[in-house]
Amino acid sequence: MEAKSPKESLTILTDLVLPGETNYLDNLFGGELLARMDRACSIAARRHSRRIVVTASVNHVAFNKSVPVGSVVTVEAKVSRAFKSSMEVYVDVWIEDRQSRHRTKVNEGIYTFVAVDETGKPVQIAQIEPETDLEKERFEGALRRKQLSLVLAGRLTPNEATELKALFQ
Ligand SMILES: CC(=O)SCCNC(=O)CCNC(=O)[C@H](O)C(C)(C)COP(=O)(O)OP(=O)(O)OC[C@H]1O[C@@H](n2cnc3c(N)ncnc32)[C@H](O)[C@@H]1OP(=O)(O)O
Repeated sequence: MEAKSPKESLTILTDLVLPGETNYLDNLFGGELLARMDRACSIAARRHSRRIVVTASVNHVAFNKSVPVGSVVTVEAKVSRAFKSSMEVYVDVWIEDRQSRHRTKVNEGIYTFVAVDETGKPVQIAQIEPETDLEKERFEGALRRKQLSLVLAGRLTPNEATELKALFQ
């Protein structure tokens, strides 16, 4: 299977924050943002693999800045690395200033998706060839994050997590 670049999976969702999607402080509710991120990542994973994909884990989410009601929120997702059937998808979240359209990054997340067949069985996918410096940095760290996610899920023993162990040696 021919390798693909991360940009082939790029998925951009832009939407408003409406009053029904906010918390008591009139900022975007965390769960609503997670759903938007999951949707964008799922489309990116599907674009990369051209398969049915399912969310296997949410490895990291950082709510760095609140997102006020009325904001225009842009969620950008790209596959950062592919393994056998699983993919790491990186998602960056931005809001834009109404006057200047200057963008501020408010959040980022890292999701794992698995490509499956019609019966839900994992299937092999194409590899990723990163191009930009940021894509290369995310690609390099992805195996370490996969191992951490598998250890936390009880699917890998800490002893088997070679990339994680290497951090402390
Ligand atoms: C509760 C929900 O509904 S969540 C919302 C939607 N998500 C779902 O419905 C997914 C439900 N889960 C599943 O269908 C299965 O557990 C799957 C498809 C994710 C994994 O299926 P399994 O039969 O366990 O397959 P297997 O052990 O071969 O894992 C498949 C791949 O997923 C990876 N994987 C599984 N769990 C994790 C995890 N927690 N973190 C990172 N990678 C994971 C494996 O490392 C493997 O990767 P590789 O093929 O690239 O090496």
